[in-house]
Amino acid sequence: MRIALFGYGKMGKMLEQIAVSRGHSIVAKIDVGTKAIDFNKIDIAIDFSTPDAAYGNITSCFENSVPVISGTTGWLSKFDDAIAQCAENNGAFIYASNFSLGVNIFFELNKQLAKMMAGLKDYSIAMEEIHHTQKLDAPSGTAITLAEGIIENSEYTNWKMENNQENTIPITAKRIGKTPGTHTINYDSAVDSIEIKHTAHGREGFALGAIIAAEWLVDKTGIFTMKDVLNLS
Ligand SMILES: NC(=O)C1=CN([C@@H]2O[C@H](COP(=O)(O)OP(=O)(O)OC[C@H]3O[C@@H](n4cnc5c(N)ncnc54)[C@H](O)[C@@H]3O)[C@@H](O)[C@H]2O)C=CC1
Ligand SMILES: O=C(O)C1=N[C@H](C(=O)O)C[C@H](O)C1
Repeated sequence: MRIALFGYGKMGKMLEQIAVSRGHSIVAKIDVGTKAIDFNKIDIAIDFSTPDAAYGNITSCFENSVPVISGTTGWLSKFDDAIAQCAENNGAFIYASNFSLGVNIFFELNKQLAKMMAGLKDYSIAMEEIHHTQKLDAPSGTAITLAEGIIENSEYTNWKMENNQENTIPITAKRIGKTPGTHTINYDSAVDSIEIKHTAHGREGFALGAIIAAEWLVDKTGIFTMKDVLNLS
């Protein structure tokens, strides 16, 4: 595949390594200051840029009939609009707050646990995410997806940073050193606690998942998720 990277930062560089190791070519590295983009030579675009840049990057690809893998977090207020533009242009799109296989399994585990804990009033829930100090958004996109998974499967109706409101999942975001991404969900009672945790050891898993998603999407039309790519039930 001829891949264009939108955003050539920490993830852009990791995506390049993994893509080349799987026989793909990087035909464009688009970052701040890029003047012109030749969309004709691009088979698929992968956007890991910034919350402010993602929407414009993604929709410019739809307008030029280029399929998009979107990993950038923190731009979801414009997500529905991007989806509508994809459909209007008969495009192809996958967004995931986290592309790693491990986290996508963790998403399903989280939903199952939420179902089992639903209605057990003795337990109170708390979520914590830890990332590196350069991260621009909080809470992480992954934490938001985890919270949505709990809300779909329990009496919780909302999430909020640092709060004690009823039926609301409290999320704590910590920024520590170079931490690639750690997410913990804890159910605590007076007698015990149950905790599930995913720890990324680096960025390879995110990048590999995004390249696998690109290989899967490149010849398709429509809007998909990592559940489709990984065939997770
Ligand atoms: N979905 C997932 O699996 C993962 C998502 N992420 C998300 O990906 C995004 C990028 O993460 P990192 O690479 O760690 O950040 P980074 O800060 O290292 O890289 C972002 C790059 O985007 C560039 N950029 C700024 N404006 C741009 C524009 N208009 N067009 C193209 N590029 C532009 C910046 O100059 C920078 O080089 C973040 O939103 C992060 O949360 C990160 C890891 C995994
Ligand atoms: O910014 C990061 O680094 C990460 N961002 C994603 C998120 O916001 O969930 C995914 C991963 O945790 C790394």
